[in-house]
Amino acid sequence: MSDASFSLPAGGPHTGAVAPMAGGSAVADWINLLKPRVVVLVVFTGVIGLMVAPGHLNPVLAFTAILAIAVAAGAAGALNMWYERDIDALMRRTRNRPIPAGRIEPDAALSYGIFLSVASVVVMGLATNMVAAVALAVSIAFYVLVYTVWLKRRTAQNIVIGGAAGAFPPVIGWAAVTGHIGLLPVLLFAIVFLWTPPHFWSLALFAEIDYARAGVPMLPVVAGPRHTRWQIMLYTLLLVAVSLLPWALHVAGPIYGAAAAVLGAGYIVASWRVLRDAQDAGGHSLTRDAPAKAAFRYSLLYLALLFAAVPLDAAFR
Ligand code: HEM
Ligand SMILES: CC(C)=CCC/C(C)=C/CC/C(C)=C/COP(=O)(O)OP(=O)(O)O
Repeated sequence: MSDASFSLPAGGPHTGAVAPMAGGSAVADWINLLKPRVVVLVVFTGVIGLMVAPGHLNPVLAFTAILAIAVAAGAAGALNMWYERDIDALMRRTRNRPIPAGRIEPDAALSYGIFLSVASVVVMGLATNMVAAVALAVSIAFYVLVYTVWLKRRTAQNIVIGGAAGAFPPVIGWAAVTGHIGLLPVLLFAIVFLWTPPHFWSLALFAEIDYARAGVPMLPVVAGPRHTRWQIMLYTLLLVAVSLLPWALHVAGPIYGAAAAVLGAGYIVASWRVLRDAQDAGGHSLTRDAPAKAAFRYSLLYLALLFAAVPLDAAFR
């Protein structure tokens, strides 16, 4: 059964924005191969890194750098979908993705992903500097090789370690302007890194993240919902503590500190409700486990608002 109030797109995670046309390789399919919805938030964190970096980058070059991050994140998503076409075909949520549904040939998707990956790194290098280009290449490699190829099918810690891929954009944005890496972008990296497990595991508690069927050892599949709830709480507490560090270490001011405290308190409440909730959707129902659903939604709002607070705070310092 599907829950109308939160429907995971049949095209799979991060892909539901554009409906593919019936038959043929519609443009929508090529866009959906880039997991466009996740790219929006990923790019937003990159934009923040770029905005708060000391120094100046020509607006055209700044725009080019942001575009390169977006294309790189999308290309990594396409390579992920190429590699995972076997397990995507086994899961209801992902079986209508362009490759398992037969609308895009695997080889074409592979070429597309490689071309866009290389192009994004080269463009980043030409528009900004080597540090940003290398960091971009590392983030693509991390998502595709470390997370997708190496860890995802082997360990329940897959998203904890592999989640680092999605934490690079603020560092890349900062490096695009400065040519180096500083304390603030490292802290922003740590925030996204610690945010990823509660973000994903809360979703896994209520949505049809049918990794069991595909034999993928995600934590709720391997360790069960109860253990997953505790892990969500643990990572939320770590996340909130680390989110206060930019303020505590004086690389961000009181506006950021207040935002981190308020948003963090909200996240602890959301995760506390998840912990107390006795409902176990077992990964097969979209209709139960309201606290986990609320926590997932809150995770997206939390990250967006916390990152928005960084330049807001800088503007008033
Ligand atoms: C290993 C890391 C991650 C995993 C396994 C993961 C997994 C998922 C899954 C399965 C969904 C389901 C909803 C959908 O199908 O669209 C989702 C949604 C989402 N994720 Fe992640 N995610 C990860 C990291 C990230 C990162 C780093 C970001 C951004 C900074 C992000 C942003 C989002 C957004 C914006 C949505 C909602 C998409 C929509 O509205 O369709 N995720 N994630
Ligand atoms: C700049 C750059 C290269 C950033 C990378 C950003 C990025 C796409 C991060 C990872 C997000 C992620 C692992 C999502 C889905 O997991 P999944 O692929 O396991 O989900 P699935 O089961 O739906 O395929």
